[in-house]
Amino acid sequence: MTKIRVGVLGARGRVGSQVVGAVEAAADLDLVAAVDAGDALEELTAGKAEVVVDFTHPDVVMDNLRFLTGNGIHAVVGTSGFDQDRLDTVAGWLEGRPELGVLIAPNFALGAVLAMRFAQQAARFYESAEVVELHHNRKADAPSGTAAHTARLIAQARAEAGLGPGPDATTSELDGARGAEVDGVRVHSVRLPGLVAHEEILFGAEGETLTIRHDSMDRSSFLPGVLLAVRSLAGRPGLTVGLEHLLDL
Ligand SMILES: NC(=O)C1=CN([C@@H]2O[C@H](COP(=O)(O)OP(=O)(O)OC[C@H]3O[C@@H](n4cnc5c(N)ncnc54)[C@H](OP(=O)(O)O)[C@@H]3O)[C@@H](O)[C@H]2O)C=CC1
Ligand SMILES: O=C(O)C1=N[C@H](C(=O)O)C[C@H](O)C1
Repeated sequence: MTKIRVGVLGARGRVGSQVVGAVEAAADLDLVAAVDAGDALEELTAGKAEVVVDFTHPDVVMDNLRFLTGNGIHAVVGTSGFDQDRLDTVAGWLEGRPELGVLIAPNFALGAVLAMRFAQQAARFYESAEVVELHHNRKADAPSGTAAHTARLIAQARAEAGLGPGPDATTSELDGARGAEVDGVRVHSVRLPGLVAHEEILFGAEGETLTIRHDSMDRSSFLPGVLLAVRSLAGRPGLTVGLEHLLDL
């Protein structure tokens, strides 16, 4: 059996270290480089990595992707911090590289992907929607990439349904009390030790609410999605945003 040669960026991190273990345990994958802060990216080319998994930091992920696409290496990206500008930049780096694939997923946990899809479906039926994300207190960014992506999906579905802003009589508020706005959808971030990664999407209409909640209780929840992406990417050129495209949802 020819094994896929895999590199990991952020290899000593909370998620990256688990990805290293999962790749080592997979019979069809060969871990050829485990790179963390201070290590040279050239370890990936020296190890002839075909696919690299990136769980690093929003401040460094674009440099990593420039290096990977420039060296013809497929990338599976879990790192947060992607807005449309960044996605457009990555798409630009892939131009003229028809063989190369990059998958960027706001969340690799199956339930999180389903929650986003359900939220997208529910959005047009409710006057109001807000997102609450809850994470461990070591998380670098707020709101989470998943919450920002969820809010954008909700905003898009609301716009397509011709819905304006939800009713809200607030005229006086402490700064931040109503959360941040992503494409007009309120997003609230909670940070507590003991949490891993959690999201609630709340919808309201006259006389009822709907709450969609997902909980990652352990970072092992991300691994099946990451491995699926690693195995799929060679046959999937171009930029793919979201694991749902590999799940036939
Ligand atoms: N899409 C998804 O499903 C998920 C996404 N994430 C995202 O993944 C990212 C990482 O999360 P997490 O593992 O918790 O974070 P950690 O801080 O635990 O891990 C990141 C690791 O990357 C290292 N690092 C920093 N800069 C570089 C660099 N230039 N090259 C290589 N390694 C580097 C860090 O080193 P040092 O600490 O020394 O700086 C650290 O070891 C975050 O953006 C997070 O939001 C997390 C979980 C799931
Ligand atoms: O930092 C984390 O932990 C997570 N980050 C991702 C995000 O920002 O959405 C995915 C998941 O929520 C865990």
